[in-house]
This record gives sequence, C-alpha cells and structure tokens, in this order.
Amino acid sequence: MAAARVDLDGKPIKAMTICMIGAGGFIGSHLCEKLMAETPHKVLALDVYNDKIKHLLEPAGSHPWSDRIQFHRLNIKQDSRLEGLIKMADLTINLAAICTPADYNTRPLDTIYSNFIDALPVVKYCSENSKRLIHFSTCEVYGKTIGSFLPKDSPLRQDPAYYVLKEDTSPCIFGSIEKQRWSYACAKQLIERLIYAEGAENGLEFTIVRPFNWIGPRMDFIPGIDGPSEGVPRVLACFSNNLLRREPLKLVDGGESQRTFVYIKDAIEAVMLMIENPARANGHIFNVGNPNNEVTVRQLGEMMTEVYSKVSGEPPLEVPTVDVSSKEFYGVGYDDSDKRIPDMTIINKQLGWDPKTSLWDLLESTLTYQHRTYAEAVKQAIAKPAAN
Ligand SMILES: NC(=O)c1ccc[n+]([C@@H]2O[C@H](COP(=O)([O-])OP(=O)(O)OC[C@H]3O[C@@H](n4cnc5c(N)ncnc54)[C@H](O)[C@@H]3O)[C@@H](O)[C@H]2O)c1
Ligand SMILES: O=c1ccn([C@@H]2O[C@H](COP(=O)(O)OP(=O)(O)O[C@H]3OC[C@@H](O)[C@H](O)[C@H]3O)[C@@H](O)[C@H]2O)c(=O)[nH]1
Repeated sequence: MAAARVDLDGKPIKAMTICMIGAGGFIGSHLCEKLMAETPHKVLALDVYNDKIKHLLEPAGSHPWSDRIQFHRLNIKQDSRLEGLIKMADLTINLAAICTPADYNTRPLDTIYSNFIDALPVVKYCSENSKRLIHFSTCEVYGKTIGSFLPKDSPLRQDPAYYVLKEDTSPCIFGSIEKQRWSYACAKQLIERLIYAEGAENGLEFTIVRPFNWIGPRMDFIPGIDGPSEGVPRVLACFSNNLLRREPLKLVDGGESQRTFVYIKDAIEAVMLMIENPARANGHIFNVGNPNNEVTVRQLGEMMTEVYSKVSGEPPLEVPTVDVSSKEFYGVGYDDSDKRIPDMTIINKQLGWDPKTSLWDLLESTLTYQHRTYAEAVKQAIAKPAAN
C-alpha cells in the first residue's frame, strides 16, 4: 500500500511526520482516520480533548497504525512542549480554534485570542524552524457578498461577479465593530495576512485552507448528551438535536441565509492532496467547498426533516420549523453571511480536486449516524429530565 503511493506528478510520496493541532475535533478526527487507514504517515495529535479519536488510539497497540499515532494532551495557549513537537514533524497542520458562531458575539475576547493570538506561536515556530504549515482559516473571511449591498430588485444580484467568492480577487466585507459576529472572521483574516507575510518576507512554506461549511458525522455535539445542555453548536448539530427531540427546527431570521455544504469525506480528500503535493499547494489559499450544494437554511431544515424521517422511520412533525430572531437565538451583536459560493478554479487547477457528494446523500449518511449514535440517549434524557 505505502510503496504504491505517488503524488499528482507521479513521484513517490515519502512517509512524513505530521504535527496536527486540534486533531481531536471534527475535521481532525476525519483527517487522522484517513491518514491512519490509507497512508504510512505518522501523526502527533495535539488537543485538549481526544473523545473523537479514541477509536484510533485505544485499545493501545491493537490497531495496525498504533505506532503511527501519538496523542499529546495540551493547550497551545500555554505549553512549552509545542515548539519541540513542531520541530519533530515535517509538516504542521493547525486546526485549533473557537469556531462556533454562538461564541463570536458572546465570547469575543476568547474568539480573537483563540483564532489570532494562540495561532501566532505556531506560525513563528514553523517559520523559525523552516517547517511547512497548513493553516485552517475559514470562508467567513469573505464576510458578506458585494451583491448583498445592491437593491433587493437589482438584476445584478443574479450576476456571479457579485456573489461568487474568489481567493485572489474577492474583498473581505465585515459589519461594524459592534456586530461582534465578525470577531472570528477578522482574527482569521489577520492570521492569514501574517502567514502570507511570513511567506513573502521569511520564506515560510504555507498553505491556507478556507473551508465552506464542511459537515458530517462527529460534528460538534448534541446539547445535554455529549455537550452542555445550554450550548449552541453549528447548524447541523442544532437541527439534528431538534429532530432527535422531535422539536421544530429553529430558523434564525427566517432561514433566508444561503450556504453551500460539502461532505467531510470529500473535503478530507482535498486536504490529503495538499499534504502530499507540497509543490502544488505551497503559497496558495484554497477554497474547499461544494458550489453545487447551495440551499437556504430553511431549505436545509426541510431537507433534513425529510431525510431524518426516512432514516429513523418516524413521521415528520406537522409543524417542522419555527422562526426565531437572531437576537433571541444568539444575542446582541450577531450578524450573518448572506451567501457563500466558493470559486473552485484554483483548487481545481493546482490539485485537480472536485467535490462529489450531493446534499441529499451526505445528509442521508450523516443523519443515519446521528440517529444510531444519539436516538437512544436522547430518549432516555427526555424520560428522565431531572437526572440530567
Ligand atoms: N467545520 C467547518 O465547516 C469549518 C468551516 C470553516 C473553518 N473551519 C476551521 O477548521 C478548523 C477545525 O474546525 P472543526 O470544525 O474541526 O472544529 P472543532 O471545534 O471540532 O475542532 C477544533 C479542535 O481544536 C481544539 N482546540 C481549540 N483550542 C485549542 C487549544 N488552545 N489547544 C489545543 N487544542 C485546541 C478543540 O479542542 C477542538 O478539538 C478551525 O480552525 C475552524 O475555524 C471549519
Ligand atoms: O438552529 C439554528 C442554527 C443556525 N442557524 C443558521 O444557520 C446558518 C449556518 O449556521 P452555522 O452555525 O452552521 O455557521 P455559519 O455557516 O454561520 O458559520 C460557520 O461557517 C464557517 C466556519 O468558520 C464556522 O464553522 C462557522 O463560523 C446561519 O445562518 C445561522 O443563523 C439556524 O437558522 N438555526
């Protein structure tokens, strides 16, 4: 298996050691799984939690990859082991971040520290030790589309030039400072600029990834089951929680915002190409999303209701959705990206990557997982509310 691996230019791929920061999260867990199952690479997995990668780590010594993955429980905010681990690796991948919108306006300081200040030493150690860095940014750096500022009935709103998001030409458009929603996007933008400058001035070999709503199994948590009862995760987990509890799905401000969703397994293929094709990936910023999977949040809710009914065998609620204001749901300072369609030209040209999975198919496999993993626990929690 390992001997046959070649890169996009037909050259053999050498086994490498990867320092993966935030390896215990949603994306990290899928990336670790893929690296263990299909490559000879070693992973130094850094995180404060490891629940989502426990199946790869335990029981110790029982997997064919046991000697290729090592978990290091550490907080990159304050841990002197960080530089040593980066030095031991050929490549560092930084996924660590606060990246849940409910936090951006309610914990703006933690959000800014996590996405900018805490990422600084990682960039510095990579630059000083001449180590390659793949840094996870976000599609939120684009903010709002130019088209959103046009009059509602302007025909220009139909012109892709006013809404398709391109790495090298689209501006970054955020709301005013009191709209603290943008604390995250702004911090991510500044760390992107810093990494880019390290590349330009000090020769840092970097790749920046801008994920566009990657979704799939193990994303976030179900409140009161494997996360805090009052916690507000991202939309996939919010809607899954509502479906599992047979509650109407809450549509923020009418559910009019639009998103494109990409299946985590498709997106991980793109990251693998970046890891194994440094000559094609270095110095680039890549959108990673699925422009064909665009829906409004309302349409997402309707589709998830239909798919969940199919996979669970339960009929949908008579009133499947309810409207809620953003102030009520997220608090003051919330704002939203109106529309997010990634331009795919650069990733397609450099890495030949295209997403494959339709929204219906990715929801079917993801909601089958949600149902199998959580339905019983949710039922028990509902039956014994006092114990929770
Ligand atoms: N999932 C998406 O669609 C999406 C979209 C845009 C951007 N991103 C970016 O991708 C990255 C990963 O996202 P995810 O969806 O896997 O999120 P996640 O929250 O599931 O994973 C992040 C992981 O980082 C860890 N972490 C955070 N701070 C840390 C610290 N100080 N020290 C050590 N570990 C720390 C967390 O414990 C968590 O396991 C983030 O940078 C996020 O901004 C993700
Ligand atoms: O229960 C809910 C949850 C969310 N929503 C809406 O659904 C949309 C998507 O919300 P999500 O929480 O998934 O997150 P967003 O797409 O707004 O941002 C995400 O995008 C990229 C990443 O950087 C982050 O993971 C996150 O910031 C928003 O319009 C939100 O208002 C609901 O209508 N109801």
